[in-house]
Amino acid sequence: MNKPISESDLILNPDGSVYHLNLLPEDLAGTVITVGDPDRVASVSKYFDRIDIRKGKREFITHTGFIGNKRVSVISTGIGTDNIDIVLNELDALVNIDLESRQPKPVLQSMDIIRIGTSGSIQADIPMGTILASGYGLGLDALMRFYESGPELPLLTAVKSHFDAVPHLQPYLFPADPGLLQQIGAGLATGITVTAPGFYAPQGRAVRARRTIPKLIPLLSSFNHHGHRISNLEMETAGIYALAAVLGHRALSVNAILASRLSFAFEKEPQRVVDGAIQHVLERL
Ligand SMILES: O=P(O)(O)O[C@H]1O[C@H](CO)[C@@H](O)[C@H]1O
Ligand SMILES: O=c1cc[nH]c(=O)[nH]1
Repeated sequence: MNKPISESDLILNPDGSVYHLNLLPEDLAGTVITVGDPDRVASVSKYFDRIDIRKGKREFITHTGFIGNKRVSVISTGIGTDNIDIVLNELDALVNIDLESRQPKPVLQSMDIIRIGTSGSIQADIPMGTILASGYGLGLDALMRFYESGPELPLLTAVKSHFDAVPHLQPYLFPADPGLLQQIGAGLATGITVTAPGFYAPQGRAVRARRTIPKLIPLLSSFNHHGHRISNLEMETAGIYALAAVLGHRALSVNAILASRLSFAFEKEPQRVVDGAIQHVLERL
């Protein structure tokens, strides 16, 4: 037997639940929908035929129930890849670590993790109201400097060379799960989704603070490598794709496009667009 995973590496609450998510293994379904906004959990679970579990702590609210015969969990992650680090590691611990012996299970399980989030478009032919499935997540944040992962994809090499003039951008890139992209993303717009480490200057927004990369949006939108374009900006997708790949899970990110960064506009009926994305995903599960 290997040394057990220590109490400070994997913290459990007094009832045996994982530290931040406050969940026990039996609380979680094999299909997990993630949303950023805790209020969006109920907007998803209202379509369940039955809700058996309602738990939460901090921004991490979970509802688990059934759609027909399929058991589904919906969990809020809050904003950003620092939260994705917590959510993906604790979800994985719930299915792949025996929490009593603190040993990885001999046979590992793969979960389906589907993000339903909001996003801003950087392409003229992807208007507000579009539902977009991320073919790739391109992370501008630092999360993957702390995990070992596989060899660099040629598409990432092309992105790095496009970013040559801005050496402090050190991106990472991971693909959607091809099976989920086919099952849920078929017929949707698609593209490379940039995951930014912030909402304002890290997504090219100008309010009052001065930006180091004023031309961030044109830099991103002008990338084209054999037809692969950067389509939209948000704050979780690349972290989800990367940690799902590292931990052996399948992931897809579905984006409700609410902002047009080219026409400087924001969707007038955001809830209608988000609800369209929710219904699209649930119908194809
Ligand atoms: O609507 P959610 O799922 O939170 O997603 C997007 O919206 C938040 C920023 O407003 C970020 O989390 C971004 O990824
Ligand atoms: O532009 C946008 C819209 C929603 N969420 C983001 O992160 N960016």
